[in-house]
Amino acid sequence: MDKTELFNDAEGMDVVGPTTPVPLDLGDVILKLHPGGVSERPSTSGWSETEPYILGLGSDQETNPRFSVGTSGMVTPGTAFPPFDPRFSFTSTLGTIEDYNLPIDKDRKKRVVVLGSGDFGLALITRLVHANYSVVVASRNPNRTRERVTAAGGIIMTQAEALQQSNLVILAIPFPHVSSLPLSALRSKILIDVSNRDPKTYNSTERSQAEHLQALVPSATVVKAFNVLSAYSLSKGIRGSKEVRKRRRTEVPVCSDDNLARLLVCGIVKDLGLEPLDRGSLRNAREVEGIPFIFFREWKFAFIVSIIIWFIAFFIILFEWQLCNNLRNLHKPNGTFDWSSFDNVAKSNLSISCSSTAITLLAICYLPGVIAAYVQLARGTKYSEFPRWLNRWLKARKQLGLLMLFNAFIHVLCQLSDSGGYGLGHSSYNWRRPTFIACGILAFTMAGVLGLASLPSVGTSMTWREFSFLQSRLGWFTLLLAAFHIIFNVWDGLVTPNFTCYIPSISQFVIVMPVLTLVLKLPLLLPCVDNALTRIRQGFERIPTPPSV
Ligand SMILES: NC(=O)C1=CN([C@@H]2O[C@H](COP(=O)(O)OP(=O)(O)OC[C@H]3O[C@@H](n4cnc5c(N)ncnc54)[C@H](OP(=O)(O)O)[C@@H]3O)[C@@H](O)[C@H]2O)C=CC1
Ligand SMILES: [Fe+3]
Repeated sequence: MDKTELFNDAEGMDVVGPTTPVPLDLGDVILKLHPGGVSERPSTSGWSETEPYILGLGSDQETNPRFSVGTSGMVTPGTAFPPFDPRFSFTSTLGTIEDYNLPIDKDRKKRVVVLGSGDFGLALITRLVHANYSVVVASRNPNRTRERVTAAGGIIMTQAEALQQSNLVILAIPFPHVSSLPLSALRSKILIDVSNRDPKTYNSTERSQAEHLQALVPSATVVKAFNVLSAYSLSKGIRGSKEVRKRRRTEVPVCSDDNLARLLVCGIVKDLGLEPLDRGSLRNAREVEGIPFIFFREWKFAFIVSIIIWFIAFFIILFEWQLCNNLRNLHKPNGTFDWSSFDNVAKSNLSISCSSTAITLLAICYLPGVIAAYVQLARGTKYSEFPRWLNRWLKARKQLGLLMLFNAFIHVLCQLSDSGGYGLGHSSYNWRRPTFIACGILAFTMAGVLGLASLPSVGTSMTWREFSFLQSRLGWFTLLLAAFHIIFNVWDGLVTPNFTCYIPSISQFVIVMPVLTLVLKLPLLLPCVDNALTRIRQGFERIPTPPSV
């Protein structure tokens, strides 16, 4: 049967969106979907793209065709593809992976060449071998690095010998040395350029190194990938359980002017346990080569959130403790501005601003997980994508947590530096004082343990159960203790609100997020709700996705 007919007869298909591009495999047939068809599709989320879609068809297509959407489509992973619409037509068959002659070893391992045996080359070899690839390493001097390459699982050869072994070559050498390579041996190959630029001369409007490489070897197909990783993260990332690795997936932008080569490399990225991000044409390598220079990229969101919270808390405290009474006094006859109320701004205001930020951030770490649980319960599936804002929030939890710890640490230091800060100098007995101090100390210690567990070297040494116990159970307990730390400290202020300054007190502001998060969590603990959520997370769907044909 003609393959186009097979597609047209299909009733439904599983769609894998661009955030998880198609792991193409040997035997896959690549077809091009008519662009007109896409634009005519009723507006389901993400079907706004008018670009042609590339679909991969698994090698066992007669019994179980594997439909997947690649390129720049915006289809949500796991979304059911609607019944196949005959208006869609395939304009052409682009070819098969075999057209690129990617050789496979006797034991069915895909063979790639890594050019260069430096830090990054070795990290790539380790990771590729771990993913069951056969890796041939091209070196100027095989004897010098044979031992290290063999230990990593690669086979070392001279550049001339190695370049005959596969049509897929990863160039892991500093870019300035590319011109010294035997360029004729790179002709017609897929060249993966991993190189990074010199931060001093980087300019996003200039031609990228990948484009320069393409110009140097016009008959080759250049793909930019892997440059956003470090040798350290690449070699260390293979540790830990499957779940731990899944959680820590790093996005790897991939760009090339050749759709097929791009999809092929996306598949390799996925094989290595990383998250491919299809970035389209090779021109986009100009931006991709700039990504490693972005300062604290993953921290931006969490940092902005914590700064905003800190300043809000600081100004509320400033108004409450320093400005409010002074402003009231000024209205009275002979009223003066009492500057002595500012004596303690540097310490007390700093301490309470940091504690307010810490507890709000702790609640903010756990709130998105609760919202995500409600979204999954409402939709009855775990396969539909969360809204973008929620995804971003979920991804920022680690950074939010570490900034929480930073603020809590400053608060504790400020309080300890003042003998009366935690009432250590008080002789009068009040059961709430020792209780609130105990809650604070325990919450801070547990927050420290959570922070430690979020370090990759510690996290990957734990099993999935250990990690989820710490981050979930211990995290919630920390939030509860932190909430008690406030409640026991300012009980009177919470029970009998003091609105003398026309705004609630700082403790009333601060308690809102933890209480809201804890209250929203409670229904999720009910056995019937918990069971329903567990089933959804195990893959159960209330409205099952139409099966693949
Ligand atoms: N290190 C990292 O964390 C990252 C590196 N990259 C990129 O990966 C590439 C390799 O980086 P890295 O491994 O750190 O670099 P290294 O300096 O550690 O290694 C470079 C390797 O290139 C090979 N090479 C081939 N031709 C030459 C030549 N003419 N002069 C010098 N070396 C040559 C050498 O291997 P041999 O002697 O076997 O021929 C050498 O070991 C670079 O483009 C870099 O930008 C990208 C992301 C992160
Ligand atoms: Fe405190």
